Amino acid sequence: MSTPAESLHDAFEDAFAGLRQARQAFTPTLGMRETGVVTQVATGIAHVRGLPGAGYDELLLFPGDMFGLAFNLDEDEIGVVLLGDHARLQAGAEVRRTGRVMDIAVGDGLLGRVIDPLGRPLDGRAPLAAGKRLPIERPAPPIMDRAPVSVPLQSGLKVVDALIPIGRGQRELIVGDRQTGKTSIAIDTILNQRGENVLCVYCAIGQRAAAVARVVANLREHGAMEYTVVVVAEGDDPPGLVYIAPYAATSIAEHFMEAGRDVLIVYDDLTQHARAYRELSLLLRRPPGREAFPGDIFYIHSRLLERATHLGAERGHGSLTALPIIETEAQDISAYIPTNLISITDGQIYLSPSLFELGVLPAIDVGKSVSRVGSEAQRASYRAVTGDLKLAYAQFEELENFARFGTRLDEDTRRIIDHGERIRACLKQPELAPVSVPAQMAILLALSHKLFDPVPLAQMAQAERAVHMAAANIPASLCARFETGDKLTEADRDVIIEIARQALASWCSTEKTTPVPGEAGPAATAAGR
Ligand SMILES: Nc1ncnc2c1ncn2[C@@H]1O[C@H](COP(=O)(O)OP(=O)(O)OP(=O)(O)O)[C@@H](O)[C@H]1O
Repeated sequence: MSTPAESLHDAFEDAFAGLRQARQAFTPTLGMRETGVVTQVATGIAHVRGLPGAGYDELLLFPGDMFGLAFNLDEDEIGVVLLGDHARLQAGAEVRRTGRVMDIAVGDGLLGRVIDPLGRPLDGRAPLAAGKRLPIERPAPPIMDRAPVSVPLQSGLKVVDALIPIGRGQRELIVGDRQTGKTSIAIDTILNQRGENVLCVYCAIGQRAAAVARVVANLREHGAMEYTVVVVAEGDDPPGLVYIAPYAATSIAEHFMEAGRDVLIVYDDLTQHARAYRELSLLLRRPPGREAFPGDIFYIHSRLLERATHLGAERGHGSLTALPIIETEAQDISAYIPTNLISITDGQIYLSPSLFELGVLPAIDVGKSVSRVGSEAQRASYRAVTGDLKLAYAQFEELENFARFGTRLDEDTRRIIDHGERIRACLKQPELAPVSVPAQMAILLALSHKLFDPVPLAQMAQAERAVHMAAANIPASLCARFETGDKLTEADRDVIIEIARQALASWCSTEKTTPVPGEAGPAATAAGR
């Protein structure tokens, strides 16, 4: 039995052994922590002194886990864009360098989620699991890694797919005054990607919370959230968050593209983005240029949209199609931001307020819209039909104005106008109701064969509906050929035209025929005009 003195000695020995071990294992590492101090705070920005080593775009950490981006690197001061509420910050607060740039979580876990540009959930669900992260600012893929745009991206909108087709990897601008249906076109395109193996990212930039909630509800209701990520920076968020939102959303989309997937991204809208950047630049005392925008406003949008592309086979064949939205004022597409964006993108879909007022929805002005690369990717079956249609519609638009003055028109002109009016009526489409390729083909072929011409204008909606429904009778083998992009043979066209002819039988024959069951036939209404 040991004495108390011996027990004490043993206890000391044990304790010292532990200490000795810890001392041997200890390898001191010196970490540098550069700290500075906030000298001034304003809406969305702060000025910081004492961080001479900070780099451009470096993430700085403020008290309360608020981050900021080093933006203006002056000799003795840094202008910082705050990514949180400036009201929580005061002059004198400590700022730390992080040595890293802003990044965002990416991956399949984001599908179905609504997040802010910092990756924080806004849908009340669990925080995102830790995983792969990508910087929000990344260089665009080099030219040699890119492949031509060759695969169509169906929007489900007849007027777009037929006359302004979009290809996977294209950047197509949606431009128009406020409340002309810009968002609806983008949302319809997302809804149409269901079952098409295209993932979608919807980036709401500076929108009202109610508008974003409506979009998310529509996506959810139509089962589109399962393949969509929604990134939101609302109008009352700090301008810094609004500014980084499209870059963060693009990194999320790029991750999918680099994994070989086809991705569609919608920026709704870049006018708000430009305004947020102008606000930050003016507060940071950067020299203002045209319309008070800073000199690099073109660059901030071009470096964003250059990231959309179709990657070549060595890079996995993924694609990123961008639909940026721009709001114009009083239809002025020659304003600074719209012209910039028009020159950066590969075409534009122009929405006309006058068509919207006339109830021609979607209110797309075909004459002012163009798709510079998408027509290369358009399916052969469409191409065979839409050439005539474009021409007929352009002739109609030209002659329409004469007809308005009540000019007496010769028979040929009257026929062109009548046909054009029916094309316009057929291209109308309610929102949230994308039309499948076979139904589009049936309607377009019926149009180009002038099967709708005997239909009174007032009954065009029913007639179009009848052909739409009848498209279900197109044989499956023929529908499969639409997908493969094969050219339609004469026999194929005859099959479809016959189906459309039967659907329109009650209108195509004389006034005496019976109407389509459940619908007002020609006998019910006299001349539609
Ligand atoms: N094809 C359509 N059929 C019927 N209604 C439509 C159609 N397209 C848009 N609308 C309606 O027009 C209104 C404006 O649409 P939307 O919000 O898409 O326009 P916007 O130009 O994006 O508006 P904002 O300028 O507010 O962003 C909405 O009430 C929408 O329901």
